[in-house]
Amino acid sequence: MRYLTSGESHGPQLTAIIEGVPANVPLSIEKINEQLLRRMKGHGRGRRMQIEKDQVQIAAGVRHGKTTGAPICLVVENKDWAHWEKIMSPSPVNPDEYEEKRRVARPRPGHADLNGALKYNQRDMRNILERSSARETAIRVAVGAVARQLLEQFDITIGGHVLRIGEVEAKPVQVSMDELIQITEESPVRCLDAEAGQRMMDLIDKAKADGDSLGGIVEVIADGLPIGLGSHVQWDRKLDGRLAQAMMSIQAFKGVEIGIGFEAAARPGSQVHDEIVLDEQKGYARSTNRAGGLEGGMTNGMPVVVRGVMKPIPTLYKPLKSVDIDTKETFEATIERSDSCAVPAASVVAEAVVSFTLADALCEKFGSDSLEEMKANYAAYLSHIKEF
Ligand SMILES: Cc1cc2nc3c(=O)[nH]c(=O)nc-3n(C[C@H](O)[C@H](O)[C@H](O)COP(=O)(O)O)c2cc1C
Ligand SMILES: C=C(O[C@@H]1CC(C(=O)O)=C[C@@H](OP(=O)(O)O)[C@H]1O)C(=O)O
Repeated sequence: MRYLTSGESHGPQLTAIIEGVPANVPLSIEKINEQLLRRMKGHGRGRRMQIEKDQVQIAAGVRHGKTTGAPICLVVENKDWAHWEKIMSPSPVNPDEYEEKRRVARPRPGHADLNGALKYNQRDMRNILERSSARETAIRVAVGAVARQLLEQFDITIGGHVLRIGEVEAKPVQVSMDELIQITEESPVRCLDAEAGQRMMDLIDKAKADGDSLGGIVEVIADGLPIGLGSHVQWDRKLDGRLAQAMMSIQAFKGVEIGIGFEAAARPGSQVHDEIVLDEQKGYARSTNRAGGLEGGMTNGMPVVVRGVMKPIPTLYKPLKSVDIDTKETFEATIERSDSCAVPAASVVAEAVVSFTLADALCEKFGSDSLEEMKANYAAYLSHIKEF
């Protein structure tokens, strides 16, 4: 499977085309919209989230509630477009009315503004920020929701939660996948530890009052995966690498860990590797899951556990120094609106990109022309593993 997205933050819409989704997968628009709604929630978001009401339209590839095997086209409209029609118009505008007044000439430290302006030769940095904006994650969550519905057919579930915001870290909590999903839905910061969750909210409020922003750490867990998705044989087929790339492609994500991740550097091998056991029900299994479900670039049948680090939001009310590209003078940035912390929303985006990457690996392994073909291949593979 592959997908592309297009669309600007304040343009009319975001669009995605997904290719390679098997035919005959039941696809519910409501389930896609549920995921879109999850992404819009979360303590710390700015005023834009009160304007948007993300809902998907399916423009191709689905008929009577099922995929046809054709490319799927998804659309999410930007409600804010109504306020930006002139500024974002694809047709030429009168330079006296627009150019000097509305040009963005002041790059924000931490955003794509300056690098993109230089690279694409754009003296109006709006042409960069519109596309670098994480508004694009709305359509990626829609794409992930399609992938998730394919994974559901194989009883694979995905959940995510927030482990850290700024200096506040959640205590480790042992819960089932169902509990994880339920508890995180009820928490405004998608945190399993209620006490830490409250402190996270207080910290976000303080950062907002100070004109500052916060980052954090999110964790995504995928349960129910068979052994052998991905491959050890070529660098670009290793599933751990593909998951890391997917996570790092989320705006503001700066690091990824799988399983115990960086902690592995501090431990001896005997406290890192997961012993192999033969379970009557499950077959080959592991007594621990420090590898986070991946060895040799392949799933090992244990839950896949991926964490990502999000840096604090770059657009700050508390100004950082930058240089005006017209006057060449130093200025301190002032802004109109921004999120103070988007880590809870980003955990939903992380679930989406992990869902897509895993669904892609599932299609590769089991053939992806139709769901029936995939299911037959999957069942045959499970018997092979049982007998092995
Ligand atoms: C869900 C989400 C919401 C975001 N909201 C904002 C925001 O309101 N203001 C902002 O400056 N950056 C925001 N960002 C981060 C920027 O989009 C990101 O830092 C920027 O595109 C530069 O890319 P980089 O941080 O990956 O280098 C958000 C990121 C995510 C994932
Ligand atoms: C619109 C979304 O996030 C936006 C991501 C973003 C950025 O710079 O990444 C900047 C803000 O946009 P605006 O300047 O219009 O308020 C966020 O609101 C969204 O998540 O749907």
